[in-house]
Amino acid sequence: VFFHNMSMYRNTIWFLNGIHHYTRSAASKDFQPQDLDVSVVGRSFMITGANSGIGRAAAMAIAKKGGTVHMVCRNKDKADEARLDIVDKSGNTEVYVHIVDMSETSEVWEFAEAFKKQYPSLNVLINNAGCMVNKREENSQGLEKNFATNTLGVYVLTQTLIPLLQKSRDPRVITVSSGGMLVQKLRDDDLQSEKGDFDGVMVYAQNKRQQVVLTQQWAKENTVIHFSVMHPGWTDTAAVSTSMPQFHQMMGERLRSVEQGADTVVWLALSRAAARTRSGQFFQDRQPVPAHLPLAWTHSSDKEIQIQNKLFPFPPHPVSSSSHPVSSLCHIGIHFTIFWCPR
Ligand SMILES: NC(=O)c1ccc[n+]([C@@H]2O[C@H](COP(=O)([O-])OP(=O)(O)OC[C@H]3O[C@@H](n4cnc5c(N)ncnc54)[C@H](O)[C@@H]3O)[C@@H](O)[C@H]2O)c1
Repeated sequence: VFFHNMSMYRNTIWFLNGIHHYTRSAASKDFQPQDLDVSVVGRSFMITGANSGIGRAAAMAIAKKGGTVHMVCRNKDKADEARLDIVDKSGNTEVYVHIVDMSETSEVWEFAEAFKKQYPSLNVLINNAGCMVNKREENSQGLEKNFATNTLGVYVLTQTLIPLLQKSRDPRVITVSSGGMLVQKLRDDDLQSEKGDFDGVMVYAQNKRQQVVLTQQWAKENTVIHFSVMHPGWTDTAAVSTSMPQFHQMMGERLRSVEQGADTVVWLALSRAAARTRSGQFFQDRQPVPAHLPLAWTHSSDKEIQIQNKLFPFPPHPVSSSSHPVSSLCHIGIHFTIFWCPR
């Protein structure tokens, strides 16, 4: 009864909070316009899921400020179309497409390793690609799709690129999480969602909580890179209309535009003010905000976070580039071996 009531409490308070803070009318209130008055010519930005929604709006805004943009996308046609549009509207030709399926763990790792060899620096990584798959599906390595994309993909890409980011100037990592994570306490006992009924909304929210904890851990371990994680607000994108059609219809005009949704991503990526904030925080509308709802019992004890450390060891053991990627990945950690190796 306690857990049922707590879940109702979390969901209700979260929705009321959302109506107040996550809608179109709540966006862009007291921003300092000069914060984005910067030129980032010569700085490079990698954005996953950059061909649509929030990622595309962020890529456009960054290209307009002169940055080199690496779009990491799954679908070549959609990526090429978005690239042409960005080049056309920004007048910036330093926009590159990389085709990667972020749900395929070994593909992500291979891409990141190759990128590291090809490019001398990367200033900002924006982990934006995400999904809410409502039926349980697995990637080719037998890993649940939401977890593989939202948590493991983000983990593997970031962790592999950390050495490159570290040697670049003013390096930053921004992860697009979701306010939906506020209803979830970190869990690590069922990362593959094999127990009980499968609820895509809750699995997604759990993955988004995992991103917040990962960011906090990264910030503790690495003081050279500035890490942040954020909520874009409720934004009118393909992800929302396909994965949450009823919510999309109910919210209608109250949903934010993609530019509003991308605003905090762009601010975190470009502004000097963002770099001055403490690393590891959760942002909403250019402000660090609590990563927990009041009285919602979603805090984890240090002991529980240590369990997370075992799942995501920092830093990972060195991997040999000569061996097969999947078996190399298996060396990364004890628990990873269980979840990661093909079954
Ligand atoms: N729209 C909202 O209200 C909202 C709210 C909270 C969080 N978010 C988060 O914002 C991020 C962007 O989503 P959006 O709302 O712009 O939706 P979107 O559907 O427009 O964009 C999602 C992007 O991620 C890409 N992507 C998904 N799975 C991928 C994979 N396996 N490999 C490569 N790319 C993949 C998609 O192709 C797409 O480009 C997501 O992480 C989402 O969870 C959105």
